[in-house]
Amino acid sequence: MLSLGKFLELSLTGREPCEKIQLNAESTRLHWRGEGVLEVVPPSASDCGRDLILSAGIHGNETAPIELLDRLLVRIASNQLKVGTRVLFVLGNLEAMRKGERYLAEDLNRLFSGKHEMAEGSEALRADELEKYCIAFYQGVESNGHARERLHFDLHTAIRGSRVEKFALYPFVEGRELPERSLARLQAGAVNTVLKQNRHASTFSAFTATHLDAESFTLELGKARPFGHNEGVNLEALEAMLATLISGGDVDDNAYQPEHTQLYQVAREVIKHSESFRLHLADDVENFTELETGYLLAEDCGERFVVEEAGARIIFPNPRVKNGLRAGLLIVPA
Ligand SMILES: O=C(O)CCC(=O)N[C@@H](CCC(=O)O)C(=O)O
Ligand SMILES: [Zn+2]
Repeated sequence: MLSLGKFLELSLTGREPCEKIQLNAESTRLHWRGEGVLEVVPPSASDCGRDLILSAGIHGNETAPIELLDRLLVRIASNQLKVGTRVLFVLGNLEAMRKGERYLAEDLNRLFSGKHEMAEGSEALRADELEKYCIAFYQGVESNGHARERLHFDLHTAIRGSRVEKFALYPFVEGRELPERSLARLQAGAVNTVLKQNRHASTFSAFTATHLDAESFTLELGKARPFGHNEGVNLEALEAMLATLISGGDVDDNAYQPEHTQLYQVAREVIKHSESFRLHLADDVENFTELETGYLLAEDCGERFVVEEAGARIIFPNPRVKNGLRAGLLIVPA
């Protein structure tokens, strides 16, 4: 296997490869662009016209997706996976990953789309750097008159357990519809629940969707656990779907089966405004738990957040976020 196949090990130990560009036996080029960023380029005759960003570890303690990307890259570096797509592998918050923390100073996934300019510390620098790597990646290829397809899957795991183990979040972009092909790809990856966001956000997937016109998703893939403890979540179908995209293949036309996907939309965001914020949910309440109308979900500075929407469910409840940030999402079936 090429030594760049040890991308995760190199990144976690903070080592630079001696050779930054390596070719595998199929003439696929692996190019170390910087710490935690590796570009894979097929020979031009095999290039299907797709540019795919695969990111993980934007939160350092979310290891199952990091292990998934590592497996894909090892397959590429050892010629077990044929490449027909340009791919940018991104490991997000390396310092937090080394410490097994979600983040150090600031949540990296709240610093994109320029928000890093108003923040300090390693995460602010990393958000700026990752934006530039993504811009360079999408611009770094001749289109030869044909529009190239831009995809981004940003892989995460959640803090809490969930009644729906795997789900996708579709960033809000004005006027954008969710294509059936994307839903079919998610179905092929055993991701059958999709939440459509309803406002602009400063997440990584929202940045590539809004500013780089990519078809982007955040994927939630079970619960956050340390490296080597992810056997409880089965990502085989997702790995197979990503391998198909990397090889230049795709799902069949008309593969989407609407009856097998549940769509949600955001009803309201719960924002923590102050230290007096109180969330009235036990720590073991799982994502997608349904809340009764009339339920007092949160209180802050004398304001009461009461559930009014029938069939509402809660995801990402977290009273420990910094003031001004999202402390939960109330969602309803779309
Ligand atoms: O479990 C939680 O509370 C958070 C899990 C997580 O990291 N989720 C992402 C979702 C990003 C998005 O809204 O697209 C995040 O909060 O950054
Ligand atoms: Zn995350």
